Amino acid sequence: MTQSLTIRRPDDWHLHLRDGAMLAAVLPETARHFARAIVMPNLVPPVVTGAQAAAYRERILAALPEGMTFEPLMTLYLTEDTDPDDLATAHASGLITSVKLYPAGATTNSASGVKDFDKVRPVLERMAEIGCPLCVHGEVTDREIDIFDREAVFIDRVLDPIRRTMPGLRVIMEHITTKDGADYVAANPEGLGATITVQHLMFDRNDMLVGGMRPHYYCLPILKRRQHREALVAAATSGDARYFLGTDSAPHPTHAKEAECCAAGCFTAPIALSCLAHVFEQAGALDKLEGFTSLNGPAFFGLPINADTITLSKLDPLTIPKTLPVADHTVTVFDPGFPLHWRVTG
Ligand SMILES: NC(=O)N[C@@H](CC(=O)O)C(=O)O
Ligand SMILES: [Zn+2]
Ligand SMILES: [Zn+2]
Repeated sequence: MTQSLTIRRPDDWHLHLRDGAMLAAVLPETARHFARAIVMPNLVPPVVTGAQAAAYRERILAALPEGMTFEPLMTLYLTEDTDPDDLATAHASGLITSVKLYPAGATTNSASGVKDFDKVRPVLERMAEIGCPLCVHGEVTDREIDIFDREAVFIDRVLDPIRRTMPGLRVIMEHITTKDGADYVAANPEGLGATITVQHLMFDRNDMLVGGMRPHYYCLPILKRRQHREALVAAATSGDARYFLGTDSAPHPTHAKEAECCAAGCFTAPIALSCLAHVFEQAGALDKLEGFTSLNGPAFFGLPINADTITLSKLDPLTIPKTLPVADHTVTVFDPGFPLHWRVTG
């Protein structure tokens, strides 16, 4: 039985670092294990311009503790007013790696997102031209569409039409949560990739809702039924290079999660790799972990793989701190509810 595994250092292709005291608290949890991360721009106010992305990047690097290295890969938050020239300049200089599409109202801090997809068509055309990939939160927001169907409907009504008319646009379907999402990637080999989170590989909606409601498992897109989780595990462990890790680690203050109206997001960064090793071992696919965490993402984005490695070891149950202090409050760490034996040891 494998007790130790050495893999290229992983990257996180979908991460929320927030700002201020929260940024300072959560950044080391990612930088400890990951070399790079695509940093989501859904701050308040959002990171819309190249100048805002440059300033945010500086704040992230300033928050990095002495002795740690980490490369934030910046994204711009796409709005109906995004200036294509500003975007192209930020991309050409290497300041931004991608642009993020939030349908307005789909998720945390998405109010400035896109309402009318036709309005962003010129920007998307420019992105296709300059080779800037689009990261997508793929859910429709129409009230009549059930929350459990919003991803599948988005693929049919929004994503597929965009991709048909703009075949040159490279798209990352962020945090896919359904078999429909995994199948759409599998059926469309050109210019399409998908990230998958830790929680969607581990849990389904029953884990969140049966026997009481667990707010720390509530995220968007919401956990789906078991068959969808199984399809995601099959995709992640298949060795297909179009699926890669995006933890979507999304910290919220504990009081905002344990609230009358719970904020969406799971803070998984501290234990993401322990959870993933568990999932891949359960699937009999530990040999595919490195591709998912460390090779497939760089290949999609055309970036070099990391030169150094990490070692995961299977040891006594890991002790996970329940919370992380943040100024005058805390963030609750994602807890799978059973012992994890894998940990990063080197
Ligand atoms: N995933 C989440 O549930 N929440 C994210 C937003 C997002 O990625 O949709 C957040 O910013 O909190
Ligand atoms: Zn999202
Ligand atoms: Zn996210």
